[in-house]
Amino acid sequence: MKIVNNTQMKQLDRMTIERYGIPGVLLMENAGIAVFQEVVRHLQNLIGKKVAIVCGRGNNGGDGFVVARHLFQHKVEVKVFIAGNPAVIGGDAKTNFEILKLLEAPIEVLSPGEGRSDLSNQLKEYDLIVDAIFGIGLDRNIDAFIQDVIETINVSEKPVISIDIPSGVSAATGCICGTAVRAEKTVVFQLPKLGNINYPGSDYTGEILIKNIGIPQKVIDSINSEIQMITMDWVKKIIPKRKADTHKGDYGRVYIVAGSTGMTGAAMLTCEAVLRSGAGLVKVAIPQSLNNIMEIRLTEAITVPLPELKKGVVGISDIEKIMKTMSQSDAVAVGPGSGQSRELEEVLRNIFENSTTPIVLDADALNSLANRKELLKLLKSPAVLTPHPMEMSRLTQIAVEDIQKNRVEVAREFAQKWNVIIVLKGARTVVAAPSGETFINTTGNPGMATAGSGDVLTGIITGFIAQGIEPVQATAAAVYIHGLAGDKAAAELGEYGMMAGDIVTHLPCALKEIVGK
Ligand SMILES: NC(=O)C1=CN([C@@H]2O[C@H](COP(=O)(O)OP(=O)(O)OC[C@H]3O[C@@H](n4cnc5c(N)ncnc54)[C@H](O)[C@@H]3O)[C@@H](O)[C@H]2O)[C@H](O)CC1
Ligand SMILES: [K+]
Repeated sequence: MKIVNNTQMKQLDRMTIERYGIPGVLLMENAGIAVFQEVVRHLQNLIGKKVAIVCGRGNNGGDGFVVARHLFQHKVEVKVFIAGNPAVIGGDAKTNFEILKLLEAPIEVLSPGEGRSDLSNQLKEYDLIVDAIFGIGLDRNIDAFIQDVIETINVSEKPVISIDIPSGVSAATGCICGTAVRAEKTVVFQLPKLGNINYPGSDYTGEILIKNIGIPQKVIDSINSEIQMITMDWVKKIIPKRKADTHKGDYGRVYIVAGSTGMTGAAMLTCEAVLRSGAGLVKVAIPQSLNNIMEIRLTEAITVPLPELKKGVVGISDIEKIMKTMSQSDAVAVGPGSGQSRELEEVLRNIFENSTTPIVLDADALNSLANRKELLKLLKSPAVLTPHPMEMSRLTQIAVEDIQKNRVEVAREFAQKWNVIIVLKGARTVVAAPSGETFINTTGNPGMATAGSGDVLTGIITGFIAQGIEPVQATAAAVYIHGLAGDKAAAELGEYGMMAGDIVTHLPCALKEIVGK
């Protein structure tokens, strides 16, 4: 599903109205009804319930007026609070404002100087607040008065449904313009905005409910947006169906160079995730002194003990053996728990120069590349790099906080410059391809910020590529399913108690939900 910015959304709006003759007031009606239906679903029943609708001066406020009218018609106790001067309300919003006044619906104008105590006292009586102050038209920092109104909404601790985007979040970037409403749910019209998805705006958005408001598909198809939100429907199309007459070789052979003294767990998690993702076979190159440990810990994986540079670290001395096994594999992963060393850099150089097998680089492989990015230019195969923000900072020399403010652009720029697939992990993981194609993930939860979670993701990506899925699509699908498995683990165990191994154990049911068996 395409992700758009506010300019593209306004372009969609304009094209719909001007080229297809669908009046804006009808789009507003559809938008308001979509929110009304979500309010009803949230309240479960309307009898005796009270809803406050805080409206701004633009069309977002206009949507709020439509919601108020439908609630009013359904005999719900509703009150519209207008945050600003009603005299400047115009267009479709004014049309709906006039109707509300004719219906004599309760309306109160909030003006500067209005003590917080009054609005906050009133909000105590309500069951739900609808946030219709700003939508995609927010284009500057919010003034103190409206900031005060928003803070009053937030401290009321009442559930909030935001219209299109939480007021205060920039639709174009996800940055906060002074302050922002913390929504439980956001009813997003037609397509997700970057501000709904990007950090920190995504922290304010709550559950994203995307509703069709009647913009023709031809109009949506005409928007040139390289950025898309990964959806379950999209992933369902990516995961290959299994045929009856097959054997494990048909589902891909994976080779992993991973593990070192004290970090055999990373190698184990990656191996298990490879197999749980449906791949047929996995071999793990492990320093020979650790081989017995891995043999005990892993049942289904084959271990390949390698001579070691020093105790517990894979050495370059057996690069031929590594390369030979690599050439017989459908996908390889290097880095989980490998430990950083010059030897690893040389292993990577050999692989990049000679291997055409798609490769996933994680953790210490990334750290080894941090000061030798030029090695990436030697690559002869598709490569997926899976940095978290700190690893991305080492790779780009950009400060973490600057990366976090501009996650999508930082990932896109690196992917295109170095011709690799980048997975920038974090609150909304971004997948950027060398082609410019970019995906943003909306599954996952803070419980996944636990040791080994990245090793599991590396295993899923490698496992999907080994099964013949195109590397960019395999990566985006893996990120989605990794988050879905994490959500299932959190649902069962809670975000505090879950560990990376629980993501692996919940992978099968996540996959089953996608492929149906
Ligand atoms: N196709 C669609 O997406 C539809 C969207 N609808 C709704 O319309 C809003 C966008 O409405 P718009 O009038 O462009 O702006 P907003 O209501 O978001 O903002 C109000 C108004 O406020 C001014 N403004 C901007 N920043 C500030 C600020 N910091 N302080 C004060 N005032 C500010 C600016 O001039 C805006 O005009 C969209 O989100 C949907 O909710 C349609 O209803 C249906 C079709
Ligand atoms: K809003």
